[in-house]
Amino acid sequence: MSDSPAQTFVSTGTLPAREAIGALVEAAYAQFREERSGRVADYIPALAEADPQAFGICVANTHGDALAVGDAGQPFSIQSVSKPFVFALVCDALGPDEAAARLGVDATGLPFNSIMAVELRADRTTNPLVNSGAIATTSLVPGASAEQRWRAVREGLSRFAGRELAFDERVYRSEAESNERNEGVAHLLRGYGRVYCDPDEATDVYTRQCSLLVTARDLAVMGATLAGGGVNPLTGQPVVSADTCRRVLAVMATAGLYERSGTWLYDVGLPGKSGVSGGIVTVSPGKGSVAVYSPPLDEAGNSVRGQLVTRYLSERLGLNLFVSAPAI
Ligand SMILES: NC(=O)CC[C@H](N)C(=O)O
Repeated sequence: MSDSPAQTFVSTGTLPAREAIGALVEAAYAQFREERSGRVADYIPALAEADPQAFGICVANTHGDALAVGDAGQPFSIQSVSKPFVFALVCDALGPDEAAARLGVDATGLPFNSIMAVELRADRTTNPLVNSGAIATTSLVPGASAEQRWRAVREGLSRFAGRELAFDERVYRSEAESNERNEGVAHLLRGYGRVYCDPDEATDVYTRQCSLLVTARDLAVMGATLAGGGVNPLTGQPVVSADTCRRVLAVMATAGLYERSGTWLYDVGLPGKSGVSGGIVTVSPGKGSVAVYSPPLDEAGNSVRGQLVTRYLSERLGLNLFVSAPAI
C-alpha cells in the first residue's frame, strides 16, 4: 500500500541448523524452568486461574519449520500480543502514513493502560501497542459494523496463525464485566476524535480480539509471518505486505514491552510484544520468531520467564539486530 521505493538489498540470513536450535531451546527450558519470580495477572478475573508453572517455548523459521518444548501447545488468551497483528491489518489497509498519522507510532514510556499517555501529547495519539492506541487501531479495522470488524480481526489473526483461532468466551466475559478503564480510555479518545467508530463498539471488539486463543506455537508462526515479508510460512499465503511488516516491527521494537521497551531492546535487540496472559512473541526479521508462554509477570505486565528465555536465545542464536564486528 505504500509508495516507498523498492529496496536494493534485502536482509536475509537464516537461523542456525535445526539441531543447534533444538539444543538451545531445550537448554533454555531447563535453565529457566525453576524460575519462580513474577505474579500471574489477576485484574482480569479469568486470568488469575492460569497455572504459574505452565511454560512453553517455540522457535519457528520463515520456511515453516518449528521447534517446540514444554507447554508450547497449551492454549491461552492472546491479550496484548494481538495488538501488532491487528495493527498490521490496519496498516496494510490504510497505508503506513495514514496509519501513523491517525494512531501515532511513538513509545509512551508509560504503563499499557495509561490515560496520562493520551493527555501528554498535543495530537492525543499514542501507539498501536498500548491499550489506547490499540482500541483506536481496532476502530480502524475495515468493516461497516462491529460484527464485521470483529470477523475481520478474527480472520486476519487466523491467517497469521495459519489456522482458525478459537475464541474464549469466559475470558471475554470476565474482562467485559470489569472493563471500565478501557471503556473510559475509548470515550476519552473519542472526545479527541482519536477513536474512529463508536467507542463502546471499539472496546468490545478489542476485548474480543484479546480473548482469541493461541499457543506458543501459534505465536511463533504469527511472528515468523512478520519475519518473512508477510507470507505465512505454513500456508504460503500472503497475509500483509512486506512493507507493512517492517513498519509493524519498528513499533514493536520501540514500544512492544510498554515502559520496559528500552530495557528489552538493550538486552534482546529485537522487536517483541508481550501480553498479560504471559505470552511474548519476538521477531528476527528475515529469519524467524521466538515465542514463549509463562504466566508470571513483572510489574510492567511482561512474562518474567518469557524475557529471560528470549534474551538467552537472542544471544546464542545470533539474533540481536545491533550486533556488529570490527571490519579490520
Ligand atoms: N497488556 C495486556 O495484555 C492488556 C490486554 C488486556 N485485554 C487489557 O486491555 O487490559
